[in-house]
Amino acid sequence: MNHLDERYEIRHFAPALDGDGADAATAGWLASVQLAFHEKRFATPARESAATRRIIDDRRELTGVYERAAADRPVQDVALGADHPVGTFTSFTKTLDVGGGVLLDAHLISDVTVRPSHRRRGILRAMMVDNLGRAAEAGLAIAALTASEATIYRRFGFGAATHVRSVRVQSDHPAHLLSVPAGNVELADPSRLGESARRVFETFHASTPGSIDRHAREWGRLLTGKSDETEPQPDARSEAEPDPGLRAAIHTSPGGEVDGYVTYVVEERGDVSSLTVVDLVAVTPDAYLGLWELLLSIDLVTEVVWRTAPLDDPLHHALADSRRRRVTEENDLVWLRILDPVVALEARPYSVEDTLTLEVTDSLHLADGVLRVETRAGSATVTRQPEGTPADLEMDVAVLGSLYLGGTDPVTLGAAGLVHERTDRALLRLRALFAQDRQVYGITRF
Ligand SMILES: CC(=O)SCCNC(=O)CCNC(=O)[C@H](O)C(C)(C)COP(=O)(O)OP(=O)(O)OC[C@H]1O[C@@H](n2cnc3c(N)ncnc32)[C@H](O)[C@@H]1OP(=O)(O)O
Repeated sequence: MNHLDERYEIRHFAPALDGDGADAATAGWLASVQLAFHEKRFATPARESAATRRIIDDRRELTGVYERAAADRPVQDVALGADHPVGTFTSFTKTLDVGGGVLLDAHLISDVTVRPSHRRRGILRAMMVDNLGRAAEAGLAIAALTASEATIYRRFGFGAATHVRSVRVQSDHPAHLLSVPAGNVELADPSRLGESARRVFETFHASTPGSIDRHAREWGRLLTGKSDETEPQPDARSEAEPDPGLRAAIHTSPGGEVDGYVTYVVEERGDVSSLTVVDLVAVTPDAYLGLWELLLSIDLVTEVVWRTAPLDDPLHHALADSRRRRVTEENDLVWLRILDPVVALEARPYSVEDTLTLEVTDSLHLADGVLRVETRAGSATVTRQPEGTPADLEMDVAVLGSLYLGGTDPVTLGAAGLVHERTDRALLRLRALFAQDRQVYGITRF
């Protein structure tokens, strides 16, 4: 079922403020999201208006599904009000680095929820089909999301495209690095980090395939170490200040440029004193290793924990004792959904010249067809072929989403039975064609 029955109404609107807090539609929408994600209600109207301002800054479109009043379903006094949607969904545009410094507009989807009492009636499906269709009509070539569960979004054409690791590095005695990073590291005041942090991230974003630009809510969380659920502060000034436990350090290049920073908190858990990295962004290998060298030299800390490490982590090789660093989890981060394969494939760079024909199937019929991808001098010309044209490779659009950035190996997906090779060596040729100069990686959650 792609459409809602007459019992429900779907509404799209922009978030707005009203007096001290959000307007009624936005407040009801935010309350429904909090309910589904088991988050606390806003402690004060100031919190609600700050959260609203952030989603206004991101120019998000809010979607709500509302249950219509009906004579056979009398509304109880104690029930949630008519302003509280039973389904929520938001979308907004931010850039995705598709390689070679090319930043492509991506349609980001977030805050997807359906009230527990209304689940498994097709409300998510109706919101998703409506939203992806409108994004494609608006000319966006790629949609993206970060998923709460890995089993939900493949059916809508999303494939996991970037991955991160959670790492735990033992630091109860000084760690030795095998190389000496150039530059300088110093402790910094987190309340004054904002401008440098944004500049460093901007450079990281433009040089890291797979990176998605940060949004206002993410910056708020990372620069203050606070979420909307943190205990309210006594006045507006302390409300805007970073969490008192947040610490920061910066790395400067030998030329004096800030090229990396880290923010962190230290917490005691029984016998363990754990340093948790809140944000770590480095644009050079020296900055990355220099910041790690500092983190591992802080006294009275037994372990350093970070949940957004790259898959291929230079720290592992740089540590004299590489077994101090343990990978505790590996997770998908960004899922991509190709809406326009011609625009998407022509946007990214290629370092190999070849011609391959791909047949893509798509149950939502947004991106299906046979595509001839011809790469010359670093870029591709993609042309649609008549139906029935023999293809070198066949795949579902979700698989194309996983492969698109070059962060997932087509040979591995072939072995998993997800890409079908119709001509000899086509998987190896696709691997070479989609490979990027730099590791595919991203650190933005949304
Ligand atoms: C991008 C993000 O925001 S990620 C956050 C996702 N939200 C959450 O995790 C919050 C808690 N969960 C929820 O709010 C809801 O259960 C949702 C949004 C995940 C699903 O909403 P529903 O309205 O129940 O989904 P709907 O009935 O439209 O189902 C659509 C399809 O997804 C499948 N599906 C729904 N939920 C799940 C799930 N948790 N795991 C696997 N499959 C699922 C359904 O079986 C259905 O499959 P089909 O259409 O191929 O037959």
